[in-house]
Amino acid sequence: MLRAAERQNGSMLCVGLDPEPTKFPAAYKGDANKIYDFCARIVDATADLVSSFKPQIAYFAAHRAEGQLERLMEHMRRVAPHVPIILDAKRGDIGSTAEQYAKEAFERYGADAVTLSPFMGWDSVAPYLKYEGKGAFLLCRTSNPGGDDLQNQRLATVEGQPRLYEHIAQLAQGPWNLNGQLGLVVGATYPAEIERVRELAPTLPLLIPGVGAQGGDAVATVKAGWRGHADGSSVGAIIVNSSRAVLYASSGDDFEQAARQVAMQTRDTLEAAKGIKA
Ligand SMILES: O=c1ccn([C@@H]2O[C@H](COP(=O)(O)O)[C@@H](O)[C@H]2O)c(=O)[nH]1
Repeated sequence: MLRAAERQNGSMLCVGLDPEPTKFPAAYKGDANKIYDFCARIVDATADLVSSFKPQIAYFAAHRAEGQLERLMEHMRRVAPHVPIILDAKRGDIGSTAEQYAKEAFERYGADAVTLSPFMGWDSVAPYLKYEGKGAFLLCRTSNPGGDDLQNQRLATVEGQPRLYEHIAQLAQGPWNLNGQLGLVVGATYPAEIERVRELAPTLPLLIPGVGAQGGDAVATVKAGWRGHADGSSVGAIIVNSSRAVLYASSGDDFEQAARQVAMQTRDTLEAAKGIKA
């Protein structure tokens, strides 16, 4: 599905849906009941420019807007049936609870993939993989500075002493990836680590947040993570997320056009970077 959307829209861009009512344009400003309307208009304005959408569940749950998220998922299915939806939930819990989280992501919301913290190990990830055709992106080397605190530590107990994020990449590329359902989250703010993860996980899709508001370098991201085929696709896909820079490109009545403009520029920058040699 990801490959098809990438081809159809000529894009590696994921638009992140992080609705924050205080940042909405004047007509919706401060109104949590307008979360669906705002996000649906962003989806309509960008659906032909993206390879995926990524709603972040906290922005809905914080406003008791889970019902609006359900409606938004249905809307995305209707207007962009070819575009995969990654539910950014960053779940991670013991198996029995993980079964409930998996049901929430894939049955309640109908997401195509979900983000997970691998911190609790294999049995916390396995329940998601029982859903055939669905994917899970494991946090590996996240975009925030605090990601260093644990993810960059070396594992003295593992031969060759890889760092924790390298070990996660190896597990996801190898023994944990029973049916090819896993991908990894790696921050655009750390291109050297994207390159390292790509070495360790050559075929996995990488979800890469951090361009736009967090200042990650779009060109460096593509150089580090994209490994091209002649047909323009990557051996392991990259999905480059931008949320706030697109959503809040304008606080005026022109917010949809402004969001479209930024999404188009970002998509074009990413596509052009495929041709730039290191
Ligand atoms: O390492 C990570 C993992 C997830 N995120 C999420 O991506 C978006 C980024 O939003 P921007 O506005 O483009 O900065 C947001 O939903 C995060 O929760 C991340 O940033 N880094």
